[in-house]
Amino acid sequence: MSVKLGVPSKGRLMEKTFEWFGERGITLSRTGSDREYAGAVEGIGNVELVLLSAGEIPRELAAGRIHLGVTGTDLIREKLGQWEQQVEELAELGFGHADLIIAVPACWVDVDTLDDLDAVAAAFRAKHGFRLRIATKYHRLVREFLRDQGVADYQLVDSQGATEGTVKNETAEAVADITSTGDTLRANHLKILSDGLMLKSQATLFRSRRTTGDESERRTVKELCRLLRVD
Ligand SMILES: Nc1ncnc2c1ncn2[C@@H]1O[C@H](COP(=O)(O)OP(=O)(O)OP(=O)(O)O)[C@@H](O)[C@H]1O
Ligand SMILES: O=P(O)(O)OC[C@H]1O[C@H](OP(=O)(O)OP(=O)(O)O)[C@H](O)[C@@H]1O
Repeated sequence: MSVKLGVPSKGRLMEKTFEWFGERGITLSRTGSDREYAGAVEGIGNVELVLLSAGEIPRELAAGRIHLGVTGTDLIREKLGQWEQQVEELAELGFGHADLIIAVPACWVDVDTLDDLDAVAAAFRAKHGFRLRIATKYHRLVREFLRDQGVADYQLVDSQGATEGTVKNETAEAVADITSTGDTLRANHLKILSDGLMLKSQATLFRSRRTTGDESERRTVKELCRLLRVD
């Protein structure tokens, strides 16, 4: 059986991942038409490229359906409970940097910290009869962070994209999302709480801990790690 390497199937993460492997003598490429999710690996035998959504790579690693995978640390921590037991972090790749943060409307001049948010949340509930809404796709990470910080009077509303727009659309009062340049937050009149940084993420190479027990696969993974200088 060949070793399966999962890589994001599109956009900046895919391109930068291809570059990172290329610099280490392993050429990854997409084959077939623009729309066909097929790929090739040169520079080592017996390794198959699997092009996947970045958000699905954590699950595929955990299930052992791919041996190695590149995705953001944010997605691993969000999608996998006790992630360290399921995957091993082999190397941070130095791109795909993004911060997971909590932001509120810039016009909330008296709200700068999580304590302020907690106070506003209690007042919000008393006034409106329902809890202040935080829009996010990072449910696990936001819950854990706010629990540790002692903020309880809120509810999460699911937002799988265009999350910063939910405040203007009046489906949430605050957002928890990733930011890199900050442009999207500014454009949507949102500000980050001064202690609202939850996680610093970047693209990372992971190895599945769910091994198949196949000796030749283990040798190939070891050889690939040696070539990539991550062993
Ligand atoms: N603006 C950004 N700058 C840098 N990294 C980002 C940015 N947006 C997302 N990322 C990172 O890229 C990774 C993939 O993000 P996301 O899940 O949004 O992917 P996507 O391109 O929408 O893929 P898909 O829809 O196929 O799951 C995440 O780890 C995230 O931290
Ligand atoms: O700080 P910035 O550089 O402005 O980047 C942040 C934006 O990038 C991501 O969105 P993406 O482009 O992946 O689209 P999405 O809203 O569909 O997730 C993220 O969800 C923010 O909206």
